[in-house]
Amino acid sequence: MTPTRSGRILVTDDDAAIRTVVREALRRAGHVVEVAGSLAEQRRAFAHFRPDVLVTDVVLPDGNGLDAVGDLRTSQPGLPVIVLSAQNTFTTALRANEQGAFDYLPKPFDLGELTRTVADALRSTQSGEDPVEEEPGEELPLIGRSPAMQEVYRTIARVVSNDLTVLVLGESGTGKELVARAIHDFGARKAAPFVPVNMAAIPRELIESELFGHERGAFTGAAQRNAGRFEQAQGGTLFLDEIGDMPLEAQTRLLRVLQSGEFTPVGSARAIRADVRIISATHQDLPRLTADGGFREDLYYRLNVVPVRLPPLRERGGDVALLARYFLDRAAANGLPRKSLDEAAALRLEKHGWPGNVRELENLMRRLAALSRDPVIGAALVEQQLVHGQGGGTIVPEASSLGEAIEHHLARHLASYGTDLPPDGLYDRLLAEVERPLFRLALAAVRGNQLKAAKLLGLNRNTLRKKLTELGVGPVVRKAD
Ligand SMILES: Nc1ncnc2c1ncn2[C@@H]1O[C@H](COP(=O)(O)OP(=O)(O)OP(=O)(O)O)[C@@H](O)[C@H]1O
Repeated sequence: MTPTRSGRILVTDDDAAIRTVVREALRRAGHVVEVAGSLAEQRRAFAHFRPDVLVTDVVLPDGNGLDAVGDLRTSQPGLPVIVLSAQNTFTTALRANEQGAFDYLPKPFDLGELTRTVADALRSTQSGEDPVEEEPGEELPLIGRSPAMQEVYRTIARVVSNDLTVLVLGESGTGKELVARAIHDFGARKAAPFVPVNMAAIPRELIESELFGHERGAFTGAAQRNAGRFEQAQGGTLFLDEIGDMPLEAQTRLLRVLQSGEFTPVGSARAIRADVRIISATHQDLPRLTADGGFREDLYYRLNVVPVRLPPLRERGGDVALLARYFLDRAAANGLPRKSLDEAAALRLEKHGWPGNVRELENLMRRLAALSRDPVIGAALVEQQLVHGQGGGTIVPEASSLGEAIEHHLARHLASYGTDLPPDGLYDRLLAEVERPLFRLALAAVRGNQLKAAKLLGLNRNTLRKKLTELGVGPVVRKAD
């Protein structure tokens, strides 16, 4: 997207997340952007930066953004001012108008609308410059400017300044952990730890002590006191990844902690107040899992206060090439040869289905940077790596048996990690992945009658019951006990 006119834009907002998101959007539209967090910073930036357009919030830590407009206008008559405000009252809009503001955008605003308003404001001044080169988003860890990602940025911007519980949903490799980190890094808890914990990788018997810690001698092998993840995350953020894989009994314990705001280490009589922000994530269809009885409905509602839906890469039109080039830059920064991508290669990448999402693309780009003899990567090498490379490919033959289907699935899953190893516990996770649908289908076929399901499966009834509890497949749980 080439802007018709670019300019120098000063953005004043006390919310760091909004500053970042707006700066990023305007830079991508080709403008030169400076940001300020207060009126004092705005005055300083104004003096040396001489903006063509000012975008300002109303409520700032050291005064009212609208009051300052008059002074700035005296030194630069005709300066277009775009007012952003969360005080979406008619009075704010009126005052903005009185101060001669070019436009007034109530918060939350649409980034596309803001970009359009800035372009209109610049046109009104006739003082634009030639379009500038777009800069890569070096400060924002999340790359992408598709409409689907803009929606994600807006949701993030809305949750960074508060402590609301966030549930990040998206296919494997879409960047769920990265989003959780961004929410932490741009929020008030950024100086405290961000503690990730992968629920799919912890053996069920260790989940409680892993999350809540244990006292010395709490169980065989507990030689000393161990702080759990909740304690490690005090003051910060606890990221519960693969929450859909949490066994039901652990879900009940987690729910109690969330309800009471306290946790008790295993073997301790003393409850500890939990001061953590919870962000959880899953690639699973949680409403369906809940309906099937594999996930507690009450816990689902507690975790799903603000959902962030990460689109699969195939739905982020135009972002593939952007990300691909970003990963090539990153590979070069990490010591791999510096390579670029030609347009045909970028187009070929955009056409791929990306079952492993951004992770698959990242690994492919690393591989291409290492393999390409040419400094410019062309479509032929991309094609060859997509079809024959270890990344698996678009062309997955129709599986003729369950084993073959599993093999394809597993091969693709493993390939998505590239040279990294997947989290431990692969055997159990894979078995659980196969067993869960098998048991659900068997139960559904016999209308939930466990005796009949056991017969159908050729399993002992007690074995089946034990497995169902272990895997968290069971009747729908509706209330906290
Ligand atoms: N928008 C993005 N911009 C830049 N890098 C990204 C983006 N999204 C994902 N990545 C990168 O892709 C890789 C996978 O992302 P991440 O681990 O956050 O995915 P995930 O959804 O949590 O995966 P899983 O479900 O397998 O745990 C990481 O290396 C991450 O840095």
